[in-house]
Amino acid sequence: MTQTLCVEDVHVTFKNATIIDGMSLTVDDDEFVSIVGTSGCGKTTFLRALGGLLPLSSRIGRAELHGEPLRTPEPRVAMVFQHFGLFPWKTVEENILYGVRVQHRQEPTERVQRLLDVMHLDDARRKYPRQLSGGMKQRTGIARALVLEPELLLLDEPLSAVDAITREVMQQEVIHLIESEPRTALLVTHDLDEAIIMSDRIVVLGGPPAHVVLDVRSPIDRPRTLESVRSHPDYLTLRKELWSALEAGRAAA
Ligand SMILES: Nc1ncnc2c1ncn2[C@@H]1O[C@H](COP(=O)(O)OP(=O)(O)OP(=O)(O)O)[C@@H](O)[C@H]1O
Repeated sequence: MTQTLCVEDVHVTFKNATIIDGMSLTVDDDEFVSIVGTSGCGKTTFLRALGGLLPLSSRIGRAELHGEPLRTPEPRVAMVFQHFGLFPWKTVEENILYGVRVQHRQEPTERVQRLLDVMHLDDARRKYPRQLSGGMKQRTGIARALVLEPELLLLDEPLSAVDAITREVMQQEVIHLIESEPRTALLVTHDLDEAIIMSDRIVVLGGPPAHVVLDVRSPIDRPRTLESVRSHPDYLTLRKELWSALEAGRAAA
């Protein structure tokens, strides 16, 4: 395996507060890694630093994607936000195509249609965000991120604003998408079960300042479904291990 992402000794400081104090992480090609940690430990800040969404003055360290430095928002990296981040004046289809049009790329008609189909958005393609449920908005956000075939997909609690049933359905949809077109992804979530279901590897952060308490490879292989994960003999052991690490991280903060 080659390393897609290599982060070394990243520090983030806002005014006088150190939020990340020397964090390192590597992610392999096509690996799906979840980051969990208690509220406020610095998970989103870490993701935003990788997405180039923090001022350069607030961060130092080395972050490389396929050997090239990651500094500013760039097309190689796509991010999905908790609160969707859609343009309210654009339709579903126009939101999905936003990055393609900004970059003056040829519109990938077949790919857009496939994403509309897989994310059950075809009937909503001409609707505006105000006409959509939370789940549909986030399906649009995920399709918009994937349409550009990014080298790295950053997901910041993408399913936390949708109801519990939609959340489980969408976990399966994202798993299906990622398994059908392998992609390197980092997911920030509060939800241990979501992390277990979706990930090849799970990183538990403590803090702030954010630091890695546990970095564990899942014993549960792909393809993962809600059923297969919950009935797996190692599921409860893994969950307990993650929970203990969360508590250790909180105690150390
Ligand atoms: N732009 C900013 N300026 C100042 N402080 C900030 C800024 N962004 C984040 N912080 C602080 O950094 C700390 C970590 O925030 P962050 O959102 O990364 O945590 P988190 O682990 O993602 O939390 P949650 O799970 O609740 O979303 C918090 O104390 C937050 O107030």
